[in-house]
Amino acid sequence: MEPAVEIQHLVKVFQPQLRGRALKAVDDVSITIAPGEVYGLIGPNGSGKSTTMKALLGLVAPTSGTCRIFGADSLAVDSREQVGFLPENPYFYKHLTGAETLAFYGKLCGLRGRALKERTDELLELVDLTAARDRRLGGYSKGMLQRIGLAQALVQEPRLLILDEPTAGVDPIGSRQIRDLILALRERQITVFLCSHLLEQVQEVCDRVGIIFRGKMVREGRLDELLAIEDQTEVVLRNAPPEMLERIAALVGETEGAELVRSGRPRTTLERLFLRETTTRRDEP
Ligand SMILES: Nc1ncnc2c1ncn2[C@@H]1O[C@H](COP(=O)(O)OP(=O)(O)OP(=O)(O)O)[C@@H](O)[C@H]1O
Repeated sequence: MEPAVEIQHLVKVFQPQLRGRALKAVDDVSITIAPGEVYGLIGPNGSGKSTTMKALLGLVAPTSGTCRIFGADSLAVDSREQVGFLPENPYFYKHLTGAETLAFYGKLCGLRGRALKERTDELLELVDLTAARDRRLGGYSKGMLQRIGLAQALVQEPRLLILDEPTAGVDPIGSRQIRDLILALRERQITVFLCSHLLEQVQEVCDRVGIIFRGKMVREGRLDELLAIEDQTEVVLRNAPPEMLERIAALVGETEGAELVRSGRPRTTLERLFLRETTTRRDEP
């Protein structure tokens, strides 16, 4: 099967303006994403994530290497026909309403009449903005703007969605809505290539991740494999009396080479705790 994304040995050097040194923003990065996969590119600020995505979109010309989308070279205009893109800082016309914004982008993609109306309604529903469809974007929150941005990226029913920091500046509840949306897109077999430095979110939606640092890919693989600690085994018990824990500790002590690394109550992440506390409070009268 043809990969959805195939980046091979991508190098991007930005030449200095006036004086200064050339900057190698991307240094020999290769990424292959299968159709239907959700791939996350993570890395600190300035590590080359956006530049990699822009090269894939044909918005930045590679210094060397190639980028392909469903087999078509990214520098060819038709490679973008099947791609939706949410940039890091999307710009919208603040005086348009949510519905008008989607209708505007739908028209740019050639939709008209009933098809345009149906697509607009469907997307507003998908991103949970039907109730806010007639409000101007100037009054939307950051989370709502990101969701309308996602809807915009989906207007032409792309097979590949590229999301540059989809939850930047969005609170945990808004982030969860975006995360759920990405999971819904995965159900529909849409390939998603996203970049972020919010590791929790990447962990929850991605099948595979790449870690990029100073322009180089330093680790890549399936999330479950990357996160597994090879020489450790986790056992989670419910209602274990203290004597049982003592017996387990004694058994471990009798086994040569084995070591009890930690026991105690498992911890939730701060993000999960925040969501649990705030969502239950929200439902309260
Ligand atoms: N058009 C450009 N001209 C010159 N340098 C650039 C240009 N675009 C990006 N850079 C530089 O390339 C490096 C990588 O930038 P890039 O935006 O790809 O990183 P990033 O990982 O997406 O960062 P962030 O998480 O902050 O968005 C940075 O040092 C940046 O300053």
